[in-house]
Amino acid sequence: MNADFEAMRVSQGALPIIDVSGLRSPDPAERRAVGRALRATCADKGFFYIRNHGVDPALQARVFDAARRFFHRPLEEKKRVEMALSPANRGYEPLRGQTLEAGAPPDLKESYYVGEGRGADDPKVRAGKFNHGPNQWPDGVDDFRPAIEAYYRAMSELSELIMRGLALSLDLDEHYFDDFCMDPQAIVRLLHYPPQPANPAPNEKGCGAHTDFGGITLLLQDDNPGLQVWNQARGTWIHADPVPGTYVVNLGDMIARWTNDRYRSTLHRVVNISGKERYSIPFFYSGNPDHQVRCLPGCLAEGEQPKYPPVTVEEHLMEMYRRTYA
Ligand SMILES: O=C(O)CCC(=O)C(=O)O
Ligand SMILES: [Fe+2]
Repeated sequence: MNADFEAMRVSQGALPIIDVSGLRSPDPAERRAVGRALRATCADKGFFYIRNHGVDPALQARVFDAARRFFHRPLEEKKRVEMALSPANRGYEPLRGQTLEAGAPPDLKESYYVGEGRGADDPKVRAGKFNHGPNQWPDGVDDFRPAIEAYYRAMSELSELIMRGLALSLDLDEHYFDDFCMDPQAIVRLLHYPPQPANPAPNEKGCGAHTDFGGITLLLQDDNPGLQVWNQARGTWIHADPVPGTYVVNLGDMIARWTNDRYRSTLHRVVNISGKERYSIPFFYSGNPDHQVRCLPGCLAEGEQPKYPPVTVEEHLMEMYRRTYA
């Protein structure tokens, strides 16, 4: 099985690396230039690397370090903060806790979910909003909470920047998505993949093939390869191997919906054939739960109909969780 996965290897060069520093420029022409670069890649696979993103490498290292120390703890301890105990789906998800690819065996990964922490008196928690509530924090894992909270803030800021770039890429006002970005739902997810076993069950993988549910995903990888992105045109998997100093960014299903599929939410999976423990940290930016996702201006040709009915972010996310958590 592992040999098959390896045989499908094609070069990682198929995914572009975009320098996003221009989005912070005071010069509108520089910001628009990044928008143009984004447009091409979003309409192709919706999967690309970004560099000069501005997130402090020391902060990234702190989060990886905290993740490693947490996942190394005994299972009984990790289970004290199990996601099953959280009405907001926060905390620890054991190995094989999710099946991202329908029909495949459960995923060979364990994970930890952190979002915006909200107390019982928060109006959105009182209103019963999906996935709103407090985080869970493990005892005795040094720097776990401070590192992840600081990272959450940095990634929220970067996500807002990328959303402004996406607005420009669609010839919309740079602030078109500001309402979507107000009081947003987002998740820092720590992931740990053990090495792919020598004799895996048929089709067993770190992450089954899936598209991401939400708006945008910004993925931080350690040094170990494993992420593969479907190349529809060739019928092969592109290996999105780690590139130092970058994030892999991919567009989720909501952006495909918004753009009537002009922008792509592409199938991807993880097969950890590195032989080592692999850690990764996706940041899922889903936006304001009450925001209506409907076909954007400029994404319909004359006579073309929207393929998807309008849906709120919250409705969309609920449906996607339902599909992957039995
Ligand atoms: O770990 C990775 O490289 C990708 C993870 C992923 O696709 C996901 O969590 O949605
Ligand atoms: Fe994903």
